[in-house]
Amino acid sequence: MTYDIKDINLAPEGEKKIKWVQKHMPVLETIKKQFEEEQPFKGITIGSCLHLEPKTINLGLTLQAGGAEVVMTGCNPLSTQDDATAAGAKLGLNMYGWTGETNEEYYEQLNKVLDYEPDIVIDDGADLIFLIHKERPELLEKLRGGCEETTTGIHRLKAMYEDNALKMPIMAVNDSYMKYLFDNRYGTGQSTFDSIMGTTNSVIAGQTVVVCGYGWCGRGIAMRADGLGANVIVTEVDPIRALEAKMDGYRVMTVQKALEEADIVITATGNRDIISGDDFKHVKDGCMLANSGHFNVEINENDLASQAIGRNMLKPDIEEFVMADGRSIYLLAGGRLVNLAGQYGQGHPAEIMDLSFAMQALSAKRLLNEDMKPGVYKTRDEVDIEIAKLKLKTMGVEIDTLSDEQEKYMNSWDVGT
Ligand SMILES: NC(=O)c1ccc[n+]([C@@H]2O[C@H](COP(=O)([O-])OP(=O)(O)OC[C@H]3O[C@@H](n4cnc5c(N)ncnc54)[C@H](O)[C@@H]3O)[C@@H](O)[C@H]2O)c1
Ligand SMILES: O=c1[nH]cnc2c1ncn2[C@@H]1O[C@H](CO)[C@@H](O)[C@H]1O
Ligand SMILES: N[C@@H](CCS)C(=O)O
Repeated sequence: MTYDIKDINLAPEGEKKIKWVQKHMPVLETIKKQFEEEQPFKGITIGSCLHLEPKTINLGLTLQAGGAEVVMTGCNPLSTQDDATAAGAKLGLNMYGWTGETNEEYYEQLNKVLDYEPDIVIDDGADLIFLIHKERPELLEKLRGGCEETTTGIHRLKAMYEDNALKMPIMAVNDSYMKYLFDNRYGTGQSTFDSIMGTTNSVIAGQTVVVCGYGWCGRGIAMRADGLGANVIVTEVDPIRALEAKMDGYRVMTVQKALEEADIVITATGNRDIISGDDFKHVKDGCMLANSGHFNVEINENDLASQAIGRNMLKPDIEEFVMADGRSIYLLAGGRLVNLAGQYGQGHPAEIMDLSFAMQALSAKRLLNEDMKPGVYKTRDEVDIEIAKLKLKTMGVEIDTLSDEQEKYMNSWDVGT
């Protein structure tokens, strides 16, 4: 095993954290046991580019249990937990990256993963898959395919496919029910506030929280803001989702109007420049801006900086931008995923990543079992159902089954009033 990480001596701390999350990832643990027996990845190298923290290391250990040689790096220069990578290396995973990488270092580490000539890649945001196509196309010959973790990655890969540029099969893990219904909604909803509250030590009750984007993440963030006692405003560009937000009980308005009232703004659109240019003129004194969506482009930091007369780091993840008219605007975690990139960004709860990573593990196995052409593939509903059943079992939840008569009734068309 090889590694290029911050400090291997941090391993004991990381190992404790891995043990803790393993207790809360029962579905992945079940799959790990199955993999130990079946050895589906014997002789196979799996390279990943995912947020590197204890739950992700546990995914790496699951693939390793299935016989894979695993090599991992982070998918965000700020989200790596250095004790977790140290523990991963101690436990036999090839591990690259550290928190606080420069952009150049980030891509160096991605390239080191590719030096292992993986058979399968697991990506979050499609940086690794894009790098293969752009700079290392010779690797495509050996590659059996890739799995993509997040909405933005799927958008990029579908765009590549439309342009005839995608040269490998991709499992759209994000688009499975077990992923987006739980990870994007409950995961992002909770971890966004875990991190904002830890970072700022601010109250949420009574604050006006503006959520930009009412997709799966936005719905979760709005729901949790509401539960914490905030006044929630949603901004959208999609009329159907805007209507849904309205009927869910939130105020809906344009972003500039919303900014006039906002105490906290959270972007989760997968799009760029959600807060940019003149928008900053509408931001109230003391407002905090955070992003839980796409890279670090949803809040345009350059536009904010160009309108500021000063900037001060108040705490590691709170930067104050002082505007000419005396207002202070606070950017959290540098506008990168607030739930992962900051000091308090631990990512989603283990119980949630249990579902996402169960889907990753089973999708990687499918890439080996089937000879798939280049394209972006939906995961199978049977796999979603299997994971849901396993999860319910571990939660001690029993559900009913259809009787033969009910099954027949549901599938008939000739029974009316
Ligand atoms: N932080 C995390 O842990 C985490 C978890 C899952 C997904 N993500 C990322 O979050 C982003 C959103 O994911 P999702 O699954 O909710 O996507 P989604 O497609 O379900 O929702 C995005 C929503 O944003 C809206 N939108 C687009 N442009 C907008 C604009 N200019 N103003 C207002 N709304 C706009 C869209 O209409 C859509 O309703 C993606 O980048 C995804 O990769 C982050
Ligand atoms: O704690 C975590 N560990 C690993 N991945 C995570 C965690 N929390 C969220 N995501 C993943 O990050 C993607 C966006 O980049 C999301 O799709 C989510 O699945
Ligand atoms: N890996 C990327 C994807 C976010 S959508 C990031 O961390 O910014």
